[in-house]
Amino acid sequence: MNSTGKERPLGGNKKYNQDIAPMDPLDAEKIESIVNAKLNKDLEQLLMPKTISSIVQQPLQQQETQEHVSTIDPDLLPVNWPKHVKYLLDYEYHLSIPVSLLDIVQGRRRQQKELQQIEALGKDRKERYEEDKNKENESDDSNKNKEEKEGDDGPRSELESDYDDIPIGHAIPGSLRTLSSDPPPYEIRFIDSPPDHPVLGSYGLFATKLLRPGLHLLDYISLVVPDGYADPNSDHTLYLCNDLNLDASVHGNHGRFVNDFRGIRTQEQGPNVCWDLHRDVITGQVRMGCKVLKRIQPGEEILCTYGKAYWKSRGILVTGNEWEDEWDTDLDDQSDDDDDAK
Ligand SMILES: C[S@@+](CC[C@H](N)C(=O)[O-])C[C@H]1O[C@@H](n2cnc3c(N)ncnc32)[C@H](O)[C@@H]1O
Repeated sequence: MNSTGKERPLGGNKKYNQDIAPMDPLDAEKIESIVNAKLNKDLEQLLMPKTISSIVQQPLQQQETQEHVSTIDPDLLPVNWPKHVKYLLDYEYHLSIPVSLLDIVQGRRRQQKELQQIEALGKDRKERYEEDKNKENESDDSNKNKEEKEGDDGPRSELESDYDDIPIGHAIPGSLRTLSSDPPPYEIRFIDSPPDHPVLGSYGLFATKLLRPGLHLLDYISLVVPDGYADPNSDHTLYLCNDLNLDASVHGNHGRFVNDFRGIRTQEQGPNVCWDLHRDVITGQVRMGCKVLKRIQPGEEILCTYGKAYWKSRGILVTGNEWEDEWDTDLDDQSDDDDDAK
């Protein structure tokens, strides 16, 4: 629930936000007003009065975007991204829009295809998934040249008619840390075990190094979507503030792969990370950050709580309190210097 009494999907951990000051200690009200002033102004100027295709046609933005795209070294991008998900770039909001559009259209089609494939897998999910993947890789090689010329979905003119279906939104800048030459201390994995894992046959985010309590791990990068434009079927919507949501269903970063802890850790253990607004110390921008609550060992899954409302809206009643104080009791843990070597 939020202050307006409406149920929210997956949201920042309110209880946690109350107890722990954001990185740059501004009170919640001030953060909200800053976010609103900035985002609503941008939404008004950039999105609301315009159609998506008119934004695409703005030559300056396209040109600026192209420049930025070319500064990204493709080798620095995560190699194990599922095909249907695209990364967002770490630039001013409006610059990401034209880049996003083509990706959204293509990403959606890929996503639909992949979801159909996963659904068709039935019982022997894993085996058949891998078989299909191998076939896909083989045909990928032979189609590569063709795709490079046309994109996955044919010439661009064919895509234009799809623009009306694209949710209106814009990109919230993320963190260049995910694009730095140091590999991030986490990776996306396809979950194929244990057999009773509730998210089997889907993806999750896993630690590759020891993660200490209190660490700011990553930011949730996505489209910023006002209430009326949020996709009700999205499984990747996180409440930002007031009427704004972060929707990473098609366009997002590693943050969209963080699963809920239920069925994986006990209620007593709770989540090992939480979502919290913070102000980026370098850029000064307000972001939704993922913070480590409990020590996470390499190979362990990174898990948050989606909140009861998220599951209730899907017809699932979950027991236990919305937030347990014990969940962040490791926060002062700075010990074990030996672990630094890992
Ligand atoms: C934000 S996504 C998480 C990433 C997702 N596994 C993927 O591969 O895109 C949220 C969706 O993941 C699934 N999920 C996450 N945690 C779950 C859990 N503990 N039990 C069952 N399903 C879960 C649900 O389908 C949920 O709607």
